[in-house]
This record gives sequence, structure tokens and C-alpha cells, in this order.
Amino acid sequence: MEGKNMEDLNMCFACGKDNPIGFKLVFREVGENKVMAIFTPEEFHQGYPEVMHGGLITTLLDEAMAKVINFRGIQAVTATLEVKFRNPVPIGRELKIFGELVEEKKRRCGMKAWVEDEEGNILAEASAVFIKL
Ligand SMILES: CCCCCCCCCCCCCCCC(=O)SCCNC(=O)CCNC(=O)[C@H](O)C(C)(C)COP(=O)(O)OP(=O)(O)OC[C@H]1O[C@@H](n2cnc3c(N)ncnc32)[C@H](O)[C@@H]1OP(=O)(O)O
Repeated sequence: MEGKNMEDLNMCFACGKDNPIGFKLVFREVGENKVMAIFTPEEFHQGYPEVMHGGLITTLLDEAMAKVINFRGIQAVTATLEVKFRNPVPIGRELKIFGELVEEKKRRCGMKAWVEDEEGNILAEASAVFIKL
């Protein structure tokens, strides 16, 4: 963000490599305007027993969309975010987290993201509007 120390990006809760309690997500491009990361939730990520906390799932989805934006060299922030929790996200099972840019209109970026299990079932999905700064 403008005027902020960009080294602090390494402390991002979702992707910062120096954040000791963060997710340390590493996204890569998997198509035009599409990114993916792999993540396995642990016991300390749970809400109800054996199930990942919904707020933390939302963080995975939000970050996936932010990363598509970053890969395009755009600076933008989440303005509106809607999540559908389709199925419980189990602890200890590998997840794939996808983010995609759907449409770009002036300052608005329409985004979507989703979390898949190892079989490709969609466990949670999000749509969001990011606004360019
Ligand atoms: C380069 C470095 C790379 C580094 C690579 C590593 C990065 C590693 C860190 C990653 C980190 C990621 C983190 C995750 C992403 C967050 O979590 S971002 C943090 C959460 N979000 C925020 O803090 C945003 C807070 N809100 C705001 O700052 C302001 O409300 C906004 C969104 C900038 C808008 O304010 P504004 O600029 O005054 O906007 P305004 O003039 O009112 O409206 C502009 C346009 O946006 C539309 N709009 C405004 N608000 C909304 C809304 N809520 N919904 C829909 N449309 C809206 C308006 O309708 C208007 O549209 P047009 O009329 O132009 O068509």
C-alpha cells in the first residue's frame, strides 16, 4: 500500500514467509488470470472439532483473489466478499486453493476463489469485488 514499508509484506498472515503464525501460502499461476496454492489445515486451525474454522477458510479465499491481482501488478483491496461454505473442510487433508479474475471494469475487479479437496470436490467458494487503489 502507498507509503507503507513493503518489506512488511513478508509478515502477511496468509503469505508472509516471516510470519511465525501465518499460513505461508505460496501461489503460482495455473492459467490466464488464475492462481493456485496447496495447503493442509492443522489442528490449531479448527473451529468445531476436526473442521477448519470458517473465518480462516475465508482468509484462504481472500488471499487467492489478492494474489491474482498481485501477479498482474495491480494494487487493489478487498471491498466486498461473499463466501459459500459448501462442505466442512477437514483437518489434516490437503487442499487446493484457487483464485481467478473474472472481469475488470475501471477500478473494479470481479474475482472468484474456491477450495477443493483431493478429489476435486468444492468445499468453499467466494466471490469478491476488489477496488484498485
Ligand atoms: C505491488 C506489491 C505486490 C506485493 C505482493 C505480495 C502482496 C502480499 C500482501 C497481500 C495481502 C492481501 C490481503 C488480502 C486482501 C485484503 O484483505 S485487503 C484489506 C481489506 N480491505 C480493505 O482494507 C479495504 C478498505 N476499504 C477502502 O480502502 C475503501 O473503501 C476502498 C475499497 C478503496 C474504496 O474507497 P474509495 O477509493 O474512496 O472508493 P470510491 O471512490 O468510494 O469508489 C470507487 C469505486 O469503487 C466502488 N466501490 C467502493 N466500495 C465498494 C464496495 N465495497 N463494493 C463494491 N464496489 C465498491 C464504487 O462504486 C466506485 O465505483 P465507480 O463509481 O468508479 O464505478
